[in-house]
Amino acid sequence: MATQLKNLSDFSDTEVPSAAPYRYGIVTAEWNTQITNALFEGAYQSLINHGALADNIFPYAVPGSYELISGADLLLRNIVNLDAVICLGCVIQGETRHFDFICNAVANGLSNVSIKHNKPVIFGVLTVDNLQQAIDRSGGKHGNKGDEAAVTAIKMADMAASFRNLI
Ligand SMILES: Nc1c(NC[C@H](O)[C@H](O)[C@H](O)CO)[nH]c(=O)[nH]c1=O
Ligand SMILES: CC(=O)[C@@H](O)COP(=O)(O)O
Repeated sequence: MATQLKNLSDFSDTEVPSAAPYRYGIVTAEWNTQITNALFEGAYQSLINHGALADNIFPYAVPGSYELISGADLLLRNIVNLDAVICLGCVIQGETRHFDFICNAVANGLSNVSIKHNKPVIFGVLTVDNLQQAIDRSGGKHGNKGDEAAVTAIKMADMAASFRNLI
């Protein structure tokens, strides 16, 4: 469903588990910091609102969205017992094909990190044509993708825990 047809911060049609039992990394890119700060605030507050403990949230910043890949890997290698890593960025189309290479690399790279560590790595990266589209999706008329990323992290952490409880 296209974002234009849904609100990224509306979870009234789904049940969100408690965030309290889990530990979360948040990696935020510093490119387009006006946008990524809003994404971070949305993600952080959404975790807290769903019961996460502040001491269980580990935020880090990286230079750009491409560095989200190594940033997520560093967190999973160095912070014990993380249940999910939320990766936040904003890639805006410029004059060249650099946008395509960054977006594809980040999407593929983060999925590889998730598989490598067997942990949920959440793709909270805006890939937009212009600044207005980014504003609309970081607390504007289409909600906040940071909220969506946080809820996704909670759900995936809870799903992983349900399988651990089967053992
Ligand atoms: N143009 C954008 C970038 N570019 C920078 C890259 O992410 C990376 O930091 C650089 O290529 C060095 O490795 N990053 C964004 O997050 N958003 C952009 O719009
Ligand atoms: C996604 C980018 O790296 C892009 O914003 C850089 O802009 P340009 O393609 O004009 O160099």
